[in-house]
This record gives sequence, structure tokens and C-alpha cells, in this order.
Amino acid sequence: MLRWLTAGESHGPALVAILEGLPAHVQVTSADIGDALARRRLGFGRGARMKFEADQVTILGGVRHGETQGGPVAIQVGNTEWPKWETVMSADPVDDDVLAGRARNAPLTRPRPGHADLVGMQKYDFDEARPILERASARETAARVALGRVATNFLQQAYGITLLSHVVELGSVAGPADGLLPTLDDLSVIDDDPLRCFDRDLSAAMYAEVESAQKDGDTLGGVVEVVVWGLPPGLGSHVHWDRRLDAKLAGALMGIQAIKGVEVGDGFTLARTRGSLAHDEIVPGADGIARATHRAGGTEGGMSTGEVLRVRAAMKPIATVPRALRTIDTATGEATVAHHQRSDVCAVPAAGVVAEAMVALVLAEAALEKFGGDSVGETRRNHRAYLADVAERGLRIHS
Ligand SMILES: Cc1cc2nc3c(=O)[nH]c(=O)nc-3n(C[C@H](O)[C@H](O)[C@H](O)COP(=O)(O)O)c2cc1C
Ligand SMILES: C=C(O[C@@H]1CC(C(=O)O)=C[C@@H](OP(=O)(O)O)[C@H]1O)C(=O)O
Repeated sequence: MLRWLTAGESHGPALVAILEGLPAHVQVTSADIGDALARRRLGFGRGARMKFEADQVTILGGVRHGETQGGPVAIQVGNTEWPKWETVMSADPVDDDVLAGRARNAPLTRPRPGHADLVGMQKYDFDEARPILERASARETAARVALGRVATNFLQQAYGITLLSHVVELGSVAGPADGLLPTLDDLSVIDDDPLRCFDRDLSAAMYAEVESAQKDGDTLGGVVEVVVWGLPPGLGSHVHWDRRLDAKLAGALMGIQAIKGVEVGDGFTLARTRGSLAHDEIVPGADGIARATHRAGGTEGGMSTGEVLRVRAAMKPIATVPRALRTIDTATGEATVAHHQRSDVCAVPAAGVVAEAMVALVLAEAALEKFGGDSVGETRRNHRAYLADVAERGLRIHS
């Protein structure tokens, strides 16, 4: 079983992340994790913090000389701004008079609509939003991306599975039509574009959309797609709801801050399509069983089909709108506008990188459930033996 946890606040000293259940001999370095975090920091329309946030990576355990050892992998991602926040966010008690001298410590009593602020204050018995927003902040996604990179290395090294995300919609700019199956070559160039869109014309329109929102003091959401190549058939299961791969992917993607909708394959479009045009017919391929189309997005019956997997996540617009939204001051009960300092105008490309991480973690868990193994070599052998058996039974997938 693969388990993972993160801890830490947005303006605390660091985020920490633990991944437990990974086999020995996964090759991973702090430079790999640093690269993944750098991809998450990119994007057009991100706020001031992303320009200086350095994501200082330290692997604290589970890896020796660039290889996992079979024990839990622990990673720390340091927050560059910590010295400025040390008093306000100190874990140990701080004298009231010292705290009072800190501008950042003004109680946040104007909860921001669209954030966890108000309901968090109600639920956790706080008179201000600071303790809520610190943990609710998407800063935490840096820790998930760190873990996701370890899972991505594992998937690649053990089974030859590769995955990438791209932005398919941004604000009112709609991307590639449903059913389009981007190739690894299409998406390999995506890291050259901070908006992570592989269509140059669309990307240009997306830049204009962000600039226009920025000018208007507004924010944007969008839709990202994660595409996975090289999956074997049979990850997940049809036998019980909580073993379905599509359900696990949807849960993991919805678990990202600000994600409000998930689609597998052509998802919502399929609901508006007649059955004769909605499914992927099974046809003979040159070297195995093939599909005439790719509408299902690579799962049937809660299991990976062995086709390319496609999952989409819809992100709501950033909730800290510069043209501040109405709220109340909870200290006085009076109408006012929400607290606003700096924030992103658009974080959709970053959400795509986070979505990759979540998909990688879910797939790593599902693959280990299917193939087991305490070392990369062992799980690789099990995977190969399964694929050989499927082929022997005349059920090989066309590649
Ligand atoms: C990568 C990423 C960056 C984000 N940056 C911001 C931001 O700068 N300002 C903001 O208000 N919300 C930002 N968000 C979204 C908030 O964290 C999110 O709206 C908040 O947690 C409430 O959403 P929820 O209702 O889905 O939890 C970001 C989300 C992601 C995934
Ligand atoms: C720090 C990150 O994103 C932050 C997510 C975020 C939010 O409210 O979710 C608000 C902003 O943080 P701050 O309030 O410190 O400016 C973003 O910069 C990050 O992605 O690493």
C-alpha cells in the first residue's frame, strides 16, 4: 500500500511530505524534485511570491546515494520568506507585545469569499482567518509536487509510464476539441510555454486573456488535462466502488485546492452524445487489439484499458480577487470588502503540474497494488510477466 501525507503552513518554516510504501531502488535526487517544483512555479499571471519563492528541497529520509531504500521517503520544502514570518508563525508561544509590533499579525477578520476562511473560523473555533488560510493555501501543493516527482520516477523506471499535463481552457479561451489525443511529442514542448498550452495560437489568446483580467483587477480559472502513456490494462477494479481507478483519480484531482470539476476522457460531452458515437469500438490492430477512437480516456469498468489515459480538472478563478469581493468584518459584524494583499491572477498551469503529481501518486499506488514488489526489479518482473501472459492469451494491446 502506498500512503502519503503533507504538513506545513504557507508562511511556516517549511512544508514536509512523506511517501510510504515505495519499493527500493527508485532513482531520485533533490535536483529531480527541484526541477518538478520549478515547473510548478512557472506560469503567466502568477503573483509576486512565485518570483522569489525558491522551494528549498531537502530529502530527509528514505533515499541514499540517489536511490530509495524501501522505507518512507521524507522531503522538506523550505519557504524562502520564513525569516519575515518567524515571529507571526512561531510554533512556540511568543510574547503579546512582540507580536503586536508585527504588521503581519493584524487579525484577519474580513474572511475572503471563495476561501476556507469563514467556514474554517466557524469550525475550528478561531476569531480570525490566519490559522485557516495558512493551511488552506495552495502553497501546500509544492509538497505534493515533490512527492509526485518521486512517484513519476518510479512509474517511468519500473513500468515505462510517462505523464504530462497541458492547459486546455483558460478563462473564456477554449482549447482542443474533445477526443483529441495529444502525443508525447506534442506535449514535450509544453515546458517552453509558461501557459503550458501546446497550440501556439491558443496560447497567444490565453496570454491576452490573462493580461486583460489583470488590467481589470480580476482573476481567471481554467481546465487542465493530464495525459498518461504506457499504462498496462487492469489497474483499478470493477468489483467495488472504492477500487475503481477513475474514482480514485477523480478524488485525487478534486483534492487539489480550487478544483471544482473532473472529467475522464470526453466526460461531460459523452453525456450529450448518442451511444453509437460515444464508445471506443474494439478493432484489430497491426500488433494487437486496438480502439477506433479514444473517447473513454483510457478507463472502462474502473480499470485502465491500456490505452492513453486522459483526465481533466476544472479550476475555479482565484478567489482573492484584487477588485475585492464583499464580506463582513467578523469583529464588528459590519459590511466591508475582503482582505487582499498579493495573489495570483491565474494559476491554471501550476494546477496542471499539481494534477500530474496527484495522478502519478494514484497510478503508483494502483500499480503497486497490482504488481507488488519490494524492489523496482521485482515489481518490473511482475509487470512484464503479466503483460506476457495477456499477450499469450491473445489479448495484447496494439501499441
Ligand atoms: C497552484 C495554485 C495556486 C493558487 N494560488 C492562489 C492565490 O494566489 N490566491 C488565491 O486566492 N487562491 C489561490 N489558489 C486557490 C485557493 O487556494 C483556493 O481557491 C482555496 O483553497 C479555496 O478553494 P476550495 O474551495 O476549492 O478549497 C491557488 C490554487 C492552486 C491550485
Ligand atoms: C505560495 C504559493 O501559492 C500561494 C497560494 C495562495 C493561496 O491562497 O492558495 C496565495 C499566494 O500566497 P501568498 O498569500 O503568500 O502570496 C500564492 O502565492 C505557491 O504556490 O507556492
